[in-house]
Amino acid sequence: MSTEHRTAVIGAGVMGETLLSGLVRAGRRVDQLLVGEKRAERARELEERYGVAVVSNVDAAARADTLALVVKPQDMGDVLGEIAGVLRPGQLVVSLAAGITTAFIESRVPAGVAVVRVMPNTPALVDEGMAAISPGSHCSDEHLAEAEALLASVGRVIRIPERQQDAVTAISGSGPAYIFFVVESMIEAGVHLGLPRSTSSELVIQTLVGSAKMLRETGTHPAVLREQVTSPGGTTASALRELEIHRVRAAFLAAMEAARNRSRELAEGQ
Ligand SMILES: NC(=O)C1=CN([C@@H]2O[C@H](COP(=O)(O)OP(=O)(O)OC[C@H]3O[C@@H](n4cnc5c(N)ncnc54)[C@H](O)[C@@H]3O)[C@@H](O)[C@H]2O)C=CC1
Ligand SMILES: O=C(O)[C@@H]1CCC=N1
Repeated sequence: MSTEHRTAVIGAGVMGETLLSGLVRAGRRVDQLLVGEKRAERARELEERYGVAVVSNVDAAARADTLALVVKPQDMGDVLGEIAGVLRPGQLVVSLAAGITTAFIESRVPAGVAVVRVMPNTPALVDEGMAAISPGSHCSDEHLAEAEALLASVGRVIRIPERQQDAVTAISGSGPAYIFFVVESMIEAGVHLGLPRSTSSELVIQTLVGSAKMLRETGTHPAVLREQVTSPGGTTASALRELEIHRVRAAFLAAMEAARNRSRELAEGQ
């Protein structure tokens, strides 16, 4: 990528700022970055925090080589309608929105504009993101590699067929929320058992980090790691029996099916 390559982030909410901050951490010069953000107060905040230029969406689209669209799925049609007139062949549009298909974007931008669909997640804020990318129908290998590099600056990236994007959204896109929910529940349980909140919080967070590291570094199946903790007739077996009685496994399946279905609905609402 040339040193004069310019990237614009349109929609600088939670995910947009996550990407922007990652690009800055990865060493992108702020004069190579542009932001399009509708809320004036938010725009000022980002200008102050990163020293980045916040411009109109049309300006961002006209001046950037790569555009990351990070608005809500419901706002994507409006944004594309606004910028389509200034987009030109050879530019890359990367959409991070749940449910929005590359076909939808391609039908609203000039021919020759490359489109890539991405499902990122918020751990990108600490460079531990998980992103899955899928090329649109007119996307060259170079453009796909460029989108991959954009997301690789904030974590891991895999390439997947677009038909898997709704499932990916349900697993890794929304995934951090499920993990935080489990963490929250365990901390509360510790408090119920009489532990100070700060102690409970430290115990749970380090247990999460340690368990995640074991999964990654040993490559051992989670069921095997779980069995290693579960002494016959012991405490863990008693706890796991309760999780089974309360159908936690079935609840996870139902939850992720609901997320996958919602992603499909967002696509249908385009
Ligand atoms: N938050 C998350 O964990 C993830 C979000 N995403 C996707 O990222 C996208 C954004 O989500 P969030 O950041 O959570 O939402 P958000 O509401 O925090 O951010 C959206 C931003 O877009 C701005 N915006 C709306 N219309 C605009 C327009 N016409 N021009 C310029 N800016 C405009 C809003 O002012 C807001 O700052 C969604 O499509 C979502 O599916 C994907 C994966 C994870
Ligand atoms: O909740 C949502 O719709 C977005 C997409 C994945 C995570 N957050």
